[in-house]
Amino acid sequence: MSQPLRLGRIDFVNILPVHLRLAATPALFIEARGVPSALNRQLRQGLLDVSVISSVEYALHADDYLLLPDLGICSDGPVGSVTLFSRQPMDLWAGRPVEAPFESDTSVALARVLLAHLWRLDCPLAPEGQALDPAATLRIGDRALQEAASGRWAHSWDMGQQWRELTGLPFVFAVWAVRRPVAQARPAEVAALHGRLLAAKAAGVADLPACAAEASRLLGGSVEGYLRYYKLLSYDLGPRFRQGLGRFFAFLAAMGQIERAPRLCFFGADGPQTAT
Ligand SMILES: C=C(O[C@@H]1C=C(C(=O)O)C=C[C@H]1O)C(=O)O
Repeated sequence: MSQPLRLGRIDFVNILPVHLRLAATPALFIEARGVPSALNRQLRQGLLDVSVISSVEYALHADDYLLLPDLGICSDGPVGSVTLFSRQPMDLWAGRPVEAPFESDTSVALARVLLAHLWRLDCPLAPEGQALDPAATLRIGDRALQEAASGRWAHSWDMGQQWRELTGLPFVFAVWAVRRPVAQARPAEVAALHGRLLAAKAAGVADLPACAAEASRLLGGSVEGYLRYYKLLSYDLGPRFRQGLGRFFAFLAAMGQIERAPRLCFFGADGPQTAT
């Protein structure tokens, strides 16, 4: 018997529609929780076998990964939990740093795209806590939801909405990936885990009130607020979302943030087939 697959899970409430109904199956997989930047590193280093990762992590290391079909964390317009906050309007920002959150890789890359191509500002991104007099602070996940609820920021920009203003397309913040050697060595188990994730997602998305109730229990805030939040998110990776992802990768390549825009290679289509 081989070891169970090690599955990464984002430690934010954004993941509940996929994970709330994922029954623990210790013989097949064990779950490890972390913030996206930590999961990215752990999958890259082989400490995880399958994980939700920042979409930019796939762009940086596509040769090491296969995407799991029909899974992603996406929005077509406002996302609700990836937000740039400031006390000042953008015309006072020139040359000043923007603080990047430690949990993120994709949203930091997206901020660079929007600064350069939508807002046309020369603000460098600085790691959290290291920016002197930051013009703005980027937050993702639970901390973005909490900052938005705090009411302490005079100005805020929803990054999903801003991306759609630039491109007219939806944005893919996160994808699920399997390490290629694991897909090669254990295709039946990966296919079984993929099936579990899809079934759990279908059940979770069909019961968003239960997800919203759990989010409210975990973070405080009204169930109705979380219900509105979950309706902004999509967990599928359909054609328009893949188009948005391709456009994002093209921007990153043009800006020199990645060497070239990778092809989207999927488990089952571009790699090991389900063993039957
Ligand atoms: C929608 C979100 O997208 C996230 C943003 C990520 C990133 O910036 O790297 C990674 C995974 C997602 O959790 C969120 O954090 O709420």
